[in-house]
Order: sequence, then C-alpha cells, then structure tokens
Amino acid sequence: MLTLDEAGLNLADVAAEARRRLEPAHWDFFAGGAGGERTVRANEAAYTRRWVVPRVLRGTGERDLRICLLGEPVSMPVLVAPTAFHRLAHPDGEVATARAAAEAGTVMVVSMAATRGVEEIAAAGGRLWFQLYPQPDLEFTAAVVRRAEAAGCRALVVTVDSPVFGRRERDLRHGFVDLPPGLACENMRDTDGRVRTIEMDAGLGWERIAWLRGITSLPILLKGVLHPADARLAVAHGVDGLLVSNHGGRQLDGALATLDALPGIVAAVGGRLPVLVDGGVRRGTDVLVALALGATAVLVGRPVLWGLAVGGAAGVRHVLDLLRADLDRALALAGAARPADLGPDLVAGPDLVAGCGPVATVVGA
Ligand SMILES: Cc1cc2nc3c(=O)[nH]c(=O)nc-3n(C[C@H](O)[C@H](O)[C@H](O)COP(=O)(O)O)c2cc1C
Ligand SMILES: CC(C)CC(=O)C(=O)O
Repeated sequence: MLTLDEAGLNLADVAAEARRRLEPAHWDFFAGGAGGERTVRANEAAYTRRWVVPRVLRGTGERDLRICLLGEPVSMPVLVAPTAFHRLAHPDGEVATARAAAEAGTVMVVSMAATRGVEEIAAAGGRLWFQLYPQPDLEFTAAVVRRAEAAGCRALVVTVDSPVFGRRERDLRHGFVDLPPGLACENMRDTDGRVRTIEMDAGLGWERIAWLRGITSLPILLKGVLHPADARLAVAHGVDGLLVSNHGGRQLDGALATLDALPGIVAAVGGRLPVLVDGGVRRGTDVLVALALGATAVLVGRPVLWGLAVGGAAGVRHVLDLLRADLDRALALAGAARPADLGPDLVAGPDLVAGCGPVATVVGA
C-alpha cells in the first residue's frame, strides 16, 4: 500500500486516485462545470500561458510564506474555497476538511451547502469564514448569518455570481439532482429542523450588500467578481475584500478565466481591498503567478475534495502540504523570500511584458 506521499506527488495524482474511489456521479458533480465547460478548462489553461521570469542572486535564505489577511495572520497564501457536499467525498465531510485546514494554519471557507453544521465544523478548530448565498427570505438569511457568527466564523463570503443555477450537463446525464438520503445541507435547517432548499436569487442587487452590512459586523467579501466596474462598486459599498472567481466554471460557461480577470480587478481596486482569486490553481507556480499579478492569496476548490476523497483529513492535509512545499520552492527559484517580494515584473505572458507589468487590461478596466 502506497503512502499518500508516494501515491500523490502532485494534485493531478491525487485527482486520479479520487476518481478511482468516487461514484462516477459524484466525481462528475465535483469535477464538472456549466455548459461545454470552456471556463473550467480556461481557468487552468490561463496559468499555462504565463511564464515566470526569475531573479537571481537574491539571497532569499529561508522563505516566509505567511500573509496577513483581514488583520489576521495566515500561514500561507493558499486558502480552502467553499465547496458543497463534502460528505459525498468522505464520511467525516467538512469536519475533516476543517481539521486539515487548521493543521495547515490556513482559512477554510465553509459552504452554505455544507453537509455538516457550522458548529460541528468549528469544533474541529482553525479559522473559518462562512460562504453565503443571500436568500430571498431576509429573516432566514439573517438567522444563518447569526448562526455563523455564533459558531465563530470570522468573515462572510457572499457569492454574487449565482443569480440562477448554472446548467451542469454532467449532473443532468447522471440524474444527480439532490443529496442521497441521510445527507443534507445542515446549515439550511429552519428552527423546526426542516432543511430548506438553497434558492438562487435573481433579484439580488447592491442594496442587499448594504443590508448585510447593516446586520453584521463581520468583514464581508464578495465572491464572483470579474468586471472592474463591479470591483469599483464594491469599494464604494464598503466591502472588505474581493474574490475574483467564476465559481470554478460552474455558473456562466464562457466567463473569463480568473487569472485573466485579475489584473483588471487589481487595477480597479488600487490597493484599497485585498483581492483573492480562485479557479484552476494546481501548482505552487500558479500561486506565485497569481500573487505576482496582485492577488493577496488564492483559494483551491476541487483539489481539496480530491484529497478528502483519497484520505479524509490526512488527504486534505496532503494537498495543502503539496501546495505549500511547491510554493516555497517556486519562491526560492524565482528569487523571492516572501509573498510581498513578488510583483508583475516576474511574470511574462500574452498581455504582460517581463519587467514592465501589464500592457493591456480587460475590457472595461
Ligand atoms: C463541487 C463544488 C462545489 C462548490 N460549491 C460552492 C458553494 O457551495 N458555494 C460557492 O460559493 N462556491 C462553490 N464552488 C466554487 C468554489 O468555491 C470555487 O470558486 C472553485 O471551485 C474554484 O475553482 P477550482 O475548483 O478550480 O479550484 C464549488 C465548486 C465545486 C467544484
Ligand atoms: C449545491 C450548490 C448550491 C453548490 C454550488 O455552489 C456548486 O455546486 O457549485
């Protein structure tokens, strides 16, 4: 029997092992995206079009991967993205993921569609943020926010890229429409114990962000921003951070790859807020490139689910450790001692000239 270290030298190995272990319908729910999955593919492909232009003789010595996020230290600039239904991957579900994130000293963003209650997840230790789909029922939304606060979550991550559900053809082919019996979205329980269905709200507007600002003192991050004009609106509405995301290609197929959107958002925000990015991060060099182009940190979604399927908490820890070691090595090889040493001069690519930074930004910047 191979150990995790032998079996999974990189995240693609872990994914291949997860695929062998998971029910095909569950693998496809995790791996798939909307429509023809152009955006799923584009997220990873965007990293392959960027090249690192390393500096030499910088005497970096020991690297220091720590960052400061929303005023708190995080052990590395890699966080766990909110993903639904962890108990499809492992019986311990989100509790195992939280344990691994805590051991790794990073933040786990708990999905509103978690299959464990936020209190149970919090009991595993570590720092949690809570992802929210604002529900049309404001009273229920406020109750969920209060529940997340009471469990000790330190920020709200409001998903704004989902006015309706993306159409996921793999799920339609499998007839995968709901969780199997015995599993439920535990954070959607009403006071009477009944589990509500998560509703996407096509009526959601900026006034709801202002409303959320009024009911909680937690920092609010918006997840799913790709357009620089929305980044400017977010600053004007007093949000505390942005997550450049296209939901891992699961909502609008054909949406811009997140790495391609990042420079435009970073320019629009002008350092006023932390800008995070997710989608397609699979290697330490991907993290390096995202940080060099202005991200404060990245989040990983599917790789965490692969780790969970392969080895529960130990599997997730393995995925996070692989990324940490890979980033550490990439920093050393690029001549950077810490994330703050990275800048756009270290990256070349179709729209970037090494040493000069971006020469073009996305439409609307
Ligand atoms: C199986 C799965 C479930 C997801 N569930 C949620 C969710 O409940 N809420 C949310 O805001 N994003 C959700 N996402 C999107 C992730 O937070 C993240 O944006 C995306 O997975 C990042 O891309 P990556 O998987 O390539 O790392 C989900 C993604 C996957 C793959
Ligand atoms: C069950 C969904 C609400 C979770 C989600 O956001 C997703 O599958 O991408």
